[in-house]
Amino acid sequence: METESISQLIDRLAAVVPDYPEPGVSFKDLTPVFADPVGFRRIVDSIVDPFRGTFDLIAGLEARGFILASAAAYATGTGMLTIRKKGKLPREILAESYQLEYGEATLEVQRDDIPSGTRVLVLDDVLATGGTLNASTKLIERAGGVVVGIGVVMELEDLGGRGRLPGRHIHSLSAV
Ligand SMILES: O=P(O)(O)OC[C@H]1O[C@H](OP(=O)(O)OP(=O)(O)O)[C@H](O)[C@@H]1O
Ligand SMILES: Nc1ncnc2[nH]cnc12
Repeated sequence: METESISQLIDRLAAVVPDYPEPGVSFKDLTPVFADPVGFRRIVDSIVDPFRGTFDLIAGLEARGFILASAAAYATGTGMLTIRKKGKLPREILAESYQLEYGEATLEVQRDDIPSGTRVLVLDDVLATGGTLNASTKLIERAGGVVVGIGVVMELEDLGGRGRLPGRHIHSLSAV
């Protein structure tokens, strides 16, 4: 039997939920991919593959990016940085607000969590409008880090997120 490609695996396992969380949004739910033992290992390994040896720290974006970043950091022997939604971090923070496909949000990072010059790989589950990743890369750079790349499980091409991240090395495991 031919081996299933990573994009075929994601396509087979991901759930698509129409009109969630609001009418007109086609929500891509990757929880079945995370829940599958083969699927989870394959996405974590594949998402870091092009970046191996180039990063010191892996950033995960709250909330679903945490799942990927923590597993990838453990697997590659690096540390993990949490980029959090507003109001969750106790020490000195930097903040960026942005628009989402459904609403708006603010992300924060603790300045001291990124020593100057740290090479950071940023992971999240979905690249949609690019607002979340654009805010996150700005935060990392404002804190003194160097963004070496971005990995996502799924890219929603029609929403044009890549266009909001010019010059970034973006590795997406599947595109719809
Ligand atoms: O490219 P964008 O348009 O910015 O959208 C992508 C973001 O949206 C989702 O997170 P959400 O803000 O819904 O938060 P959650 O992970 O806490 O559910 C997803 O997990 C990405 O982080
Ligand atoms: N359509 C979508 N599905 C899953 N996550 C998202 N984040 C932003 N838009 C999304």
